[in-house]
Amino acid sequence: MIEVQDVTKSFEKEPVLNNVSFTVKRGSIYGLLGSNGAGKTTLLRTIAGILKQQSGEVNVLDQSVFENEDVKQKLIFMPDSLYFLPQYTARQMASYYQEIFDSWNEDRFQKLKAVFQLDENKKISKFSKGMQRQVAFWLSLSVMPEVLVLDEPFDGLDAVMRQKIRNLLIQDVADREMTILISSHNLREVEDICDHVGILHKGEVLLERELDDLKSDFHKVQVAFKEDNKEILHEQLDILHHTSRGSVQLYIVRGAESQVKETIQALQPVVFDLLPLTLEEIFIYELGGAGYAIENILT
Ligand SMILES: Nc1ncnc2c1ncn2[C@@H]1O[C@H](COP(=O)(O)OP(=O)(O)OP(=O)(O)O)[C@@H](O)[C@H]1O
Repeated sequence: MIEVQDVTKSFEKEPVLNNVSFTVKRGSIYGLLGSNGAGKTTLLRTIAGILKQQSGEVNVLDQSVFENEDVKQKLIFMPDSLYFLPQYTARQMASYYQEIFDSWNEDRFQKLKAVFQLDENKKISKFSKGMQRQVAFWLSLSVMPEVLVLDEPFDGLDAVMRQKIRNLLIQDVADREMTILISSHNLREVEDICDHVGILHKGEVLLERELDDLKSDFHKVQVAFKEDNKEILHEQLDILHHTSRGSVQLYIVRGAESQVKETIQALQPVVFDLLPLTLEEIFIYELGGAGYAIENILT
């Protein structure tokens, strides 16, 4: 489990993380979202014990993580820019990991060979970007970590491999309660795999929720009335966004589904559809509400 409490981090007096607090429970998959430069990588590197926060606490598996060898035995951090020892093959990297990590599982490494189907004796630097990402997963999962921290893990992977890796991660969470923290701009992947999400914006946690709970709180409403009810709707609903398409109005609304339905039905609409939002849409409207221009968001 990961506990971040009131963490503040600056680079040369420039604040990057500002009183960040959140918890990832054991056996949970947490998606950390955020705009470019929000501080996600800095937060992940702090959680991995690579950077030290100026104030606040970062505990992993109930211990302070910075310079803590015991925790680092059980935690794997996969950065967005991968690093392998120069000239090493996957087999040589595996032997290196075996030396470092007490929990290295050679049997797992052999079994995962069938999933990745990479030549373990080829120099990793000769592999493509996506294949290098596969090697990183191959090695990381063979360590059998208790905590896996992943920065843009799906970068460069094709759809089939993304699916295979997603299944492997879910299997480890189900079988042995591995805890995963993922930072990604790929919101569809996050939506498919995570049970909790947090949005980081300008070094602060804007929102943190269970994914199902979050999704049940946002709706896309298409509605038309005989009379103009726009003012009443704006008074009675928490409207995040509104556009008109002729006589049909499209609203993005926050609130309990039953309450939204009740409010609209009381006004006797002639057209009324209520649809869920994708995580990508929630992210856009939440950040839009925080003053972040919608067109800047998707990368
Ligand atoms: N080593 C460093 N020295 C100085 N400033 C840094 C350093 N690392 C990050 N920063 C700054 O901290 C801020 C947050 O960067 P970070 O990489 O954590 O953001 P991010 O949310 O991961 O962004 P992206 O989505 O673009 O990858 C940026 O303004 C960046 O310039």
